[in-house]
Amino acid sequence: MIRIIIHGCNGKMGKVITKLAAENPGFKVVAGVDKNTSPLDFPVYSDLKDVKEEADVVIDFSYHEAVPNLVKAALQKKLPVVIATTGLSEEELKVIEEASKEIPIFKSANMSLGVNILINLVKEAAKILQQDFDIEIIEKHHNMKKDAPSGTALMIADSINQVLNDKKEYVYGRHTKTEQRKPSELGIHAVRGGTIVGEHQVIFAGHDEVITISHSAQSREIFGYGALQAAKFIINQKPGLYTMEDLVKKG
Ligand SMILES: NC(=O)C1=CN([C@@H]2O[C@H](COP(=O)(O)OP(=O)(O)OC[C@H]3O[C@@H](n4cnc5c(N)ncnc54)[C@H](O)[C@@H]3O)[C@@H](O)[C@H]2O)C=CC1
Ligand SMILES: O=C(O)C1=N[C@H](C(=O)O)C[C@H](O)C1
Repeated sequence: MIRIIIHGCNGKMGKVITKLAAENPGFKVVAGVDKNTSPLDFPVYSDLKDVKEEADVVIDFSYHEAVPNLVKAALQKKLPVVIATTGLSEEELKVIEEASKEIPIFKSANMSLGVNILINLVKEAAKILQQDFDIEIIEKHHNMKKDAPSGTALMIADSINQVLNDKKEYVYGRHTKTEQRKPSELGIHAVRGGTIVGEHQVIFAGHDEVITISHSAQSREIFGYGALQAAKFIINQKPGLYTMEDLVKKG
């Protein structure tokens, strides 16, 4: 049985992980960490360093500013970590990279299998359509989301740039622009409203034709399920920084 500490246990995703783990005998939540220490069915702490329970892995769905402290405490405890939190700054990403030299860390801005398949399709399309088609990404999320654009939108943009040798320059919205779109641009647009779980559209717009590749999350459970699979994967890895691609490759 895999013993889990949930970082961000009182949040929307923390509660999804709690429910999925309770339904699956292969997992047990032994403790939680959150700045909101409202009681749950397991002990809740305000800092990972204070957790007394033995665990195999930490799953993090919290807030970007909380991640460096989490990673430093995981390093002290030699605990593998699954990081799902988005909106991480360059500095916060560096802390993760450094720590991954000593502990295994799995990081993905989207834990669903579907988005990772979308990324493969988008890479293929970008290679074929790069000459004549403009690429734009539109993401839509619920009105509680704090970061914009979504981590997934940025991950999709980075994967496009990976196959196009960093040719694309990201343009976030166009409301202040008074000039024509350059072919080198990759537009990224964020919509926020209601309870939208998470939608990502990648538009390839050419002359008189548009190809759209899209993913629509219909529940938060798809992210929770992926995070549990990532936890199962990461506990058996050597120190390093792992992504969904590594998990999918492993089968
Ligand atoms: N990679 C993925 O597949 C997914 C990633 N996310 C990301 O996960 C994060 C959390 O999402 P939600 O659960 O929807 O948010 P939420 O706001 O419902 O929950 C966040 C929790 O983290 C806690 N928290 C905030 N600051 C903290 C700190 N300094 N120390 C400890 N706990 C702290 C909050 O009290 C809250 O309980 C966001 O960054 C979101 O974008 C969300 C869904 C899927
Ligand atoms: O905050 C969310 O809800 C989500 N965040 C992730 C992101 O920023 O890409 C993933 C998912 O779309 C839900």
